[in-house]
Amino acid sequence: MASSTTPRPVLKQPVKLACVQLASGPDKTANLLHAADKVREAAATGAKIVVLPECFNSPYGCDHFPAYAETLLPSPPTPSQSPSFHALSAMARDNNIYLIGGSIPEQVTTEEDEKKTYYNTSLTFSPTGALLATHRKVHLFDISIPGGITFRESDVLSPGNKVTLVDLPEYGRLAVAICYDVRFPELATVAARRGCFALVYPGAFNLTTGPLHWQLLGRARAVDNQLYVALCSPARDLSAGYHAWGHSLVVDPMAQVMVEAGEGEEVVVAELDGDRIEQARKGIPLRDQRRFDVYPDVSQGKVNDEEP
Ligand SMILES: NC(=O)CC(=O)C(=O)O
Repeated sequence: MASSTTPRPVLKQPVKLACVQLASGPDKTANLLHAADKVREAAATGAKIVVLPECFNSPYGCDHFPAYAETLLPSPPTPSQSPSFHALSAMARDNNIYLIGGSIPEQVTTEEDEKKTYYNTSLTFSPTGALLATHRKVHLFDISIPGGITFRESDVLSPGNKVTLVDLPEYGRLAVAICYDVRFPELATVAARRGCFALVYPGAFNLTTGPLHWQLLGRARAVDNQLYVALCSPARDLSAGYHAWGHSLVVDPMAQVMVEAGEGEEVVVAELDGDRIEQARKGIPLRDQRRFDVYPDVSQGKVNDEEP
């Protein structure tokens, strides 16, 4: 059955994308300054889309979310409500890049009863420093692997409720989601069907799931959807409470790993080219072969994409 929902070409011109595998510590101000240095380094490679990792300005862990949380609404927040918002906006503007600003813990306080709700939130900025999109992690990281890792984000965080599609006028559309979201193929596929050329996931896998699933999931989402996938991790820090896997990577539409970092701090850069998407889709024409008569509900491609 022919699919008619995807505008082509999905990537209007080649673009370099950089993942900044950042080393962060407990000092937020130092983390923001360091992120600015590394974003400048990434932009100096010619990258026009730069990605930071999940929880790039704080340690990652349920105990840390409330202490590091910032207020983002109403938007724009003041610098004291959200120093990270303003630092990210300046990094995007100063380097003339699209910046997918990893994620930060966000706090929303209700006026009536002062109740606090926390989210794991990614902000994307344009080259002018304007906020383009906000993604709150939709699927919270709640797992328990005996002898491995137990983590329960839902003890502290609330989930977001939308698919985040970002239009970059010169290039096309990409989707932003966070870490555990990569395990859910539905979100990726609906984003692809809405015309994305790339799926970008700031993430922080760990030493149990990282070696098993990080690259596998990046390649799986790429081959499912025949587009680019970028996964951006913090650098590994064995003195921190959470040991990130690292291995930030970019995968092409045929599921080949184009670049992959090691464990330490590193910037990896790949050039994304629309022809590679078209060739993958021409050679293996999944999009024209889908059988929405057999599984019709996915074909609707309906999502909640309203900004908070
Ligand atoms: N940190 C995450 O959200 C996810 C993760 O580490 C995993 O899925 O494994």
